[in-house]
Amino acid sequence: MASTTTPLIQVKNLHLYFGAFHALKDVSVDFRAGELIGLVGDNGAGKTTLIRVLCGIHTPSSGEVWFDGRKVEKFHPKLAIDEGIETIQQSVGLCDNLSIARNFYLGREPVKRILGIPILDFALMREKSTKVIREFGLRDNVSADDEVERLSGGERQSVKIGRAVEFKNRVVIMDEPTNHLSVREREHVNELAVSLKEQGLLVIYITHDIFQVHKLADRIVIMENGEKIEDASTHTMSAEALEEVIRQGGRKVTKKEPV
Ligand SMILES: Nc1ncnc2c1ncn2[C@@H]1O[C@H](COP(=O)(O)OP(=O)(O)OP(=O)(O)O)[C@@H](O)[C@H]1O
Repeated sequence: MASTTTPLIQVKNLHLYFGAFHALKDVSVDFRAGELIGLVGDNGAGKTTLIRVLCGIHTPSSGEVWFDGRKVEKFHPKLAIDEGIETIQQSVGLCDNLSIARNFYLGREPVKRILGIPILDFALMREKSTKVIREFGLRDNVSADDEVERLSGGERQSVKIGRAVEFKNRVVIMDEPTNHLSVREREHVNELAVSLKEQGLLVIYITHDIFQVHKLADRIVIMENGEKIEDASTHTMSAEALEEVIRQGGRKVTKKEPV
């Protein structure tokens, strides 16, 4: 159940232009801790652009973003790290030729000192990442020393999700997390997404598949042509009704059908 406290992220009247192209048009939306939000829309709808603003990659042309009731004054690529946002994308985020343990600690490797000389603490990396990958459902014959190259798509997603939780992120953005996965792997990744929200994280789940995300999400936000055209609870609007909103591009559909 979503909480009723101050939204973790508030987006207010956001506009973004790429030159003359109006990519985000007056977008306002709240995201709360403990919610799983499906962010849905056709190709080019503006989903990634919105997420990139939240991560500080794009600076909006106008409008505001607030985290925990604090207004963002400066957008910069470290914003995501500062605010505890982890983005999980299918094709990026892991280095194939490094071990699971090294990938787990990429950019934040623990160091120990021997005779005053700093060296990477491989034992700690191995121990902690082994614990997490077991919790996140990796097979027993996969070791933290294995290169990521040998993992399946679902196992890669599990490593990224485990890493997001272990490093105390509070927002996990999953960008098409189940593309190219088998049915069982898809179910596993979706179960992990739900467990993240149950642990109190905000999960923003980007997908084209309204039927899949409707089963998981508390709320669905639909974008089209840079605009937010729907923001509805999955308890009050069925997947079929939401699909119709997408089909109609937000036009004509005014009646909210009960689920
Ligand atoms: N850096 C950029 N410069 C110019 N135009 C851009 C840039 N980034 C995105 N766009 C344009 O903004 C629009 C929205 O793109 P965006 O990637 O946000 O869509 P999306 O909803 O994530 O689509 P998809 O589901 O295909 O990933 C598209 O028309 C895209 O071409």
